[in-house]
Amino acid sequence: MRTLTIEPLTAQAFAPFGEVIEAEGRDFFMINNGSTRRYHRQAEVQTSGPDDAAIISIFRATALPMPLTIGMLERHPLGSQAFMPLRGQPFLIVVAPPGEQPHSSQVRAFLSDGRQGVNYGKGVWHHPVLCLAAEDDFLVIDRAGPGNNCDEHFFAEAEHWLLDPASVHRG
Ligand SMILES: NC(=O)N[C@@H](O)C(=O)O
Ligand code: NI
Repeated sequence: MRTLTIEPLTAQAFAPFGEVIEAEGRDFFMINNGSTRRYHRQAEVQTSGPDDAAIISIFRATALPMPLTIGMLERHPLGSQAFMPLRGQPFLIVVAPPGEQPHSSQVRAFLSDGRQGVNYGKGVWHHPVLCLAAEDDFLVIDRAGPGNNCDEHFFAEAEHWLLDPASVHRG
């Protein structure tokens, strides 16, 4: 089985899939009488209809056994979904470009340093949250409303990828 290359998470590399939410190296302006930096509007919450709401949740995730076989991806066709780590722990992101189905050849993996979050654009294929610590908390901002907002795609066995954190080159 092919092993996914795990790339460092950067705004540029992740651009086909959405935005990276981070303070490091980003523009800001001062607010609160100079006591606070505002790293303004790094992403937008995408919804689809007048009855939709942008909601804020906490996901408490537990680690899946690694190395992990990536046999499926999901997408949210009606809205974006953002994950911001709350404990400063690195986590993994596996994505593929939006489209009717994900193409195995286009699956990519990224490693957040734990201070970076991601916002998956509407319809972007992604694996459910993948924490590396035994347990991790994420602030999740996504869309609630009528209709089905979660499509799953299961790859044929020959199209499976192996996700192995040990394969990350620690520079
Ligand atoms: N199902 C759910 O809310 N979680 C997934 O969308 C996910 O990306 O983790
Ligand atoms: Ni999701």
